[in-house]
This record gives sequence, C-alpha cells and structure tokens, in this order.
Amino acid sequence: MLTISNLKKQYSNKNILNGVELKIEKGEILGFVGANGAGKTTTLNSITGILNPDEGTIMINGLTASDDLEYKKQFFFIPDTVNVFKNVSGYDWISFMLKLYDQEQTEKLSYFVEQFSMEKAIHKPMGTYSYGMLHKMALIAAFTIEPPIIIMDEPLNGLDPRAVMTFKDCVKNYVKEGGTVFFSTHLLDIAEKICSTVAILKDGKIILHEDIQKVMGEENTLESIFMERQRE
Ligand SMILES: Nc1ncnc2c1ncn2[C@@H]1O[C@H](COP(=O)(O)OP(=O)(O)OP(=O)(O)O)[C@@H](O)[C@H]1O
Repeated sequence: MLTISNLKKQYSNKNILNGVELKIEKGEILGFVGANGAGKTTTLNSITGILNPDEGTIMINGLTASDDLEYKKQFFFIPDTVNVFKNVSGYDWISFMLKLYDQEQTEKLSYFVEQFSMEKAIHKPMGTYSYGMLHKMALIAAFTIEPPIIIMDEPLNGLDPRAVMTFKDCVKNYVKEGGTVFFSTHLLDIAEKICSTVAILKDGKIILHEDIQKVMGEENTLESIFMERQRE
C-alpha cells in the first residue's frame, strides 16, 4: 500500500531523516511514535508532498510521490494544524474536498457530521471553530471521502473524550471497508487501543515496526516499550 525507502532529509546540515524504511500494508492502523523533534511531521510531510526530501522514494499503490492528482487522490492528509479559509463554512469546505476527489455529496457526510456532533457548527464559518472542531471537520472529510489511506499528524490533539471514541469507531469501520490508516501521536495509551501496528522513529530511522499486541506481550504497555527503546 505505502512504501518508504531510504528517506533522507537534512535541515541546516543536520540529519533529521537518515534512511527511513517503512512498508504499510492495506488494512493496517499504524501508530507512528517518536520523541519531540524525531522527524514524524517531516516524514508525513514528505509523503504528502508538502516537503521535498533530499533522497529516497515514496510510493502509494504503485504511484510515486509527486504533484500528480492521481497520486494525491490515494490519500487524505490531516495536518497537525488545519489551515482553512476563515469565512468558508465547514460544509462548503468538505463539499469542495469531495469534488477534488471526484465524489458526489453522499449520505455518509451527514452521518459523520452527526457522529462528530458537528450538526450546528458545520454551516458556520470555519474561522469560528475551535482547534478540536477543525480537527473534527477534517476527520469528517476524511471518513466521507474514504481514500485508500488516511494520513494524520496528531489527529487526537484537541478531541474531547466522545470525539476520541467516535474517532476509534470510524477508524475501525473504515479499515473494515478496506481502508488503511497512518497517524502520528504522543498519546500512547489511546494508540494502544486503536492501532494494529506501531512504528517508532528514532535517530532518523524506524527502529521498530511491529504488530502492537505482539510487541506488548502480556505485561508491557506501549509506553513501557517506547521508554525502553528510547533508552537503548
Ligand atoms: N523548516 C525547518 N527548518 C529547520 N529545522 C526544522 C524545520 N522543520 C523541522 N525542523 C527540525 O526537524 C526536526 C524534526 O521535526 P519534526 O517536526 O519532523 O518532528 P516531530 O517528530 O514531528 O516532533 P513533535 O513530536 O515535536 O511534533 C526538529 O529538530 C525540528 O526542529
């Protein structure tokens, strides 16, 4: 589904990504973790074309990362900070997104608006939304569009407990229908409950990519595994 090979990126002669290798299979719910500044956003921005890596190749469903629309339609990306046109309503923004992905307005949109309790807000200008509401709106767009893979940078930030539960349910249903999810997070206790696999980024490389149940065994938590790997 998504293959990253030998991804490298430097900032001011400092190696940030130092040969990232990652292969994500269809149906995976991959939690991408790493210390602050490890390079998670840099990796996600390289996949989504926001950033040009110095070296390496990225492919989704056999298409090489590029500005090509066919490549862009393989994923929906939710950045950490969702930047929007302040005077446009959430509904109009999602409708525009649907068009970009060659999709019609569907009942799915109303369903996800209700699931994320955005019925009233969705017709208001996005400039009036809170940080969490902007994330919910982007999640509604992602689950309505149902691209082959949804890529998210810290999607749980700003979500209230009910929205986190909805997020969990939506992710599971989307994957059941054939989707794939790749998201970065620092919330290891929640990732533990949602993800099927985990990848740890350290020193510019993936040092672990494993089935989450297998890596935790019976006694560990994702947090204890993460701390152990950071010390090594
Ligand atoms: N535009 C830039 N110019 C210079 N350095 C940058 C730039 N963007 C990121 N960096 C540096 O690259 C490193 C990786 O940043 P990145 O945002 O990818 O990390 P992250 O793992 O997402 O961190 P966090 O968990 O804190 O969000 C950091 O040291 C950061 O300071």
